[in-house]
Amino acid sequence: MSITHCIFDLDGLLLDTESLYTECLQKLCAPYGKNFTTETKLKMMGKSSLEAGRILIRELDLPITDEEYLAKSNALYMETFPSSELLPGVERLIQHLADHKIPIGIATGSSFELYKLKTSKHTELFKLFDPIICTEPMELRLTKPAPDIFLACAKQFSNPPLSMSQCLVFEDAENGIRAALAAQMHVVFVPSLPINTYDPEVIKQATVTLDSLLKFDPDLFGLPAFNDA
Ligand SMILES: O=c1[nH]cc([C@@H]2O[C@H](COP(=O)(O)O)[C@@H](O)[C@H]2O)c(=O)[nH]1
Ligand SMILES: [Mg+2]
Repeated sequence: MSITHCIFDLDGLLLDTESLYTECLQKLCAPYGKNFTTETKLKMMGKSSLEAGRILIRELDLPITDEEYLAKSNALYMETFPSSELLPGVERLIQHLADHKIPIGIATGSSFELYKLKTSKHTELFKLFDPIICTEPMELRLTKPAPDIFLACAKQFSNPPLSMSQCLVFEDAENGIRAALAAQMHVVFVPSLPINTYDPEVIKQATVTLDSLLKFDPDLFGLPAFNDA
């Protein structure tokens, strides 16, 4: 397999923000006597804030409007996301790919506003990514599991790949795996939730499954090997 371009998911893949989303949404649901379940979370992962909110309101039958959800969740996110941390192996892999001039992009369900907040402690590292494709303010772009966000990222590299199969996507969500496959790309699955919570039919379609990015072997994909391995 000859990979020339890498596309990274943000939440739960580069940043340890899925645990923060869970904390915030548990807080949002508690006053209504509702439990934020993993089953609902899996459906929300990769979606825009508004789509994710509509899923939560419908699945848990929350007595709030979309606007109230956005206001309440945003207030919790503003407090929580500035402390977002990188996941293990991220710094090493990103720096390695950048050192070898492998184009790296981000394609996320996050809004650009929350992206800036989540990455505020890591601005030097995140300068290495180009393009960075967020879901909002481009409201019209279809979110994962549609392939659009990955296709948009591939097109916007300064040297776009000749074929989508030269792109390797890194994902932690079922919606993300589906989107990468629909874009005809290869996908490294690094779960951010316990593996048995995912639909086995979806995750068996990933090119490889790793329990951490520390286990990623670039050599297997035709990418430059780590010198320190
Ligand atoms: O528990 C949750 N996880 C994830 C999301 C949504 O999924 C996106 C994660 O997208 P990705 O992993 O594609 O960066 C978040 O920005 C958010 O909009 C959410 O609402 N709730
Ligand atoms: Mg993710």
